[in-house]
Amino acid sequence: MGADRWHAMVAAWERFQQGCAIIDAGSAVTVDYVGGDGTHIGGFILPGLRMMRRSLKLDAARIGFDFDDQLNTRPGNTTGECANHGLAWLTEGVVRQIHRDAAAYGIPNILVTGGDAKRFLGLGLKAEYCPGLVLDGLHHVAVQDSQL
Ligand SMILES: Nc1ncnc2c1ncn2[C@@H]1O[C@H](COP(=O)(O)OP(=O)(O)O)[C@@H](O)[C@H]1O
Ligand SMILES: CC(C)(COP(=O)(O)O)[C@@H](O)C(=O)NCCC(=O)O
Repeated sequence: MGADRWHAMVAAWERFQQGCAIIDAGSAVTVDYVGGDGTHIGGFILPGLRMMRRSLKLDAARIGFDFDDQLNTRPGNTTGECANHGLAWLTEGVVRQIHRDAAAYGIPNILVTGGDAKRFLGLGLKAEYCPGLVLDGLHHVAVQDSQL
């Protein structure tokens, strides 16, 4: 597991000592669930927004569009709208899945970090914005180690 995911979970657990969902919306998007007993339930790794946008532009034939960082999830009527709204629509779907899982696993706290955190919040994620979550976890582990 990536050290960023681990440190973010450490920080979340230190803060709440309760079940947590941690979303790191960075170059890749990671979603991790920690149960009420502090164990890692599991998680997901997804392509990040920039990655998906680049892939649509470079890997799909004849898709030319300028990225528009909007949160519109209505069906589009031009290539640009379809691609831009599609990326927002996909993210909104991920947000719904996270809320569904949090309810199913009895997770009361959702935290979000990373460069696209505000985009997830704008698309309905009910989470606490924690920009320094990975570094907070790293700091906690370093302090613990120094006390050994
Ligand atoms: N000014 C910016 N430069 C690069 N990425 C940005 C910027 N603003 C927002 N982003 C978004 O942030 C994401 C990268 O997040 P970040 O947390 O910095 O990545 P990493 O996980 O690699 O540390 C990109 O996918 C992109 O969509
Ligand atoms: C999945 C990641 C690339 C996400 O990193 P990021 O895009 O946030 O920089 C990183 O957590 C990583 O390298 N993980 C290793 C594989 C794993 O976590 O299972």
